[in-house]
Amino acid sequence: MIEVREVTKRYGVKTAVDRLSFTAKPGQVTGFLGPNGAGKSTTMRMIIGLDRPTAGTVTVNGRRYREHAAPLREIGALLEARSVHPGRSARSHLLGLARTHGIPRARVDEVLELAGLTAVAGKRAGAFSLGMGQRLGIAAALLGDPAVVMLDEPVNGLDPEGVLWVRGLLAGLAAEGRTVLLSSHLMAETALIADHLVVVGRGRLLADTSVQDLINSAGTGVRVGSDEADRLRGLLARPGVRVASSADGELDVTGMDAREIGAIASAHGVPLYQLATRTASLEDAFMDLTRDSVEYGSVPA
Ligand SMILES: Nc1ncnc2c1ncn2[C@@H]1O[C@H](COP(=O)(O)OP(=O)(O)OP(=O)(O)O)[C@@H](O)[C@H]1O
Repeated sequence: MIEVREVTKRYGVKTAVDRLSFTAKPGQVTGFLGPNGAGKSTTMRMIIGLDRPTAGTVTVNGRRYREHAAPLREIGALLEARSVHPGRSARSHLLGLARTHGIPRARVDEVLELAGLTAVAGKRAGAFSLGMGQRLGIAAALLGDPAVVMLDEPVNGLDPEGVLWVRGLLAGLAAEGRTVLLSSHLMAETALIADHLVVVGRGRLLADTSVQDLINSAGTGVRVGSDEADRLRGLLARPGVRVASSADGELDVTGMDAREIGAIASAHGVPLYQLATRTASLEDAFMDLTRDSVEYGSVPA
């Protein structure tokens, strides 16, 4: 279990994490989401003692990271996949880690096998592709057979087979009763992997909820296509109805269902060429939730 309680982290005048509290529980995959600069990496660094909170506490299995005698056996983390000496082989990298924790040699071979790296175990890590580097990082995280696994962008650089492997692996770890915390920018992927979500923006908690509840909160919308879109927009205007336009002749309507829109269009003789109900995706819900927290937004092309 990971418990983050009222944690604040300041770097000079910059508040990277602002009174953040959440719990990643055993037996489930918790997705940790937020726009760039939201404070995810800072929080993850504090969880494994690489950074100290300015205020608040972070514990892993009831203790601060540095209070654990053999931390690799408590929490396995993948934060920076490239934190491997490029001249060392995958096996010697893992053996080095294992030695510091009294982990038997056989376990190194086990995790190499689990990560699909047995055939390249003797190869220099510096010659690894991004995906192989990710696999090595994940193998290292699992080395101590920890009850808590924390992975930052684990599918980054993996091919479709690798993505499937990570998905199955994380589901398996959670099914064994382990705590899994996963950060990602890939919404569709996170919706498939995670059971629970913690969403942050500008260092603050925006949502601590199940994947389904967050998607439901974004509601459904209706995409309407008409050559008289501007006139229709005026006809649909009423309290609680939001009309946005993504392309010429197209309206995205929330707060009114397709049947009602069709009836209004028909009553006023507005021809429609499209009337489709769209179920929100996790991406829609995320954009809704974080709209006001995006620090490094881009200008629409
Ligand atoms: N060592 C540091 N010194 C100063 N500011 C920092 C430091 N580390 C992080 N920050 C700032 O704190 C904020 C949070 O950064 P962090 O890397 O935790 O965000 P993130 O959610 O992981 O972002 P991304 O999705 O881009 O990885 C950012 O504004 C960042 O610039």
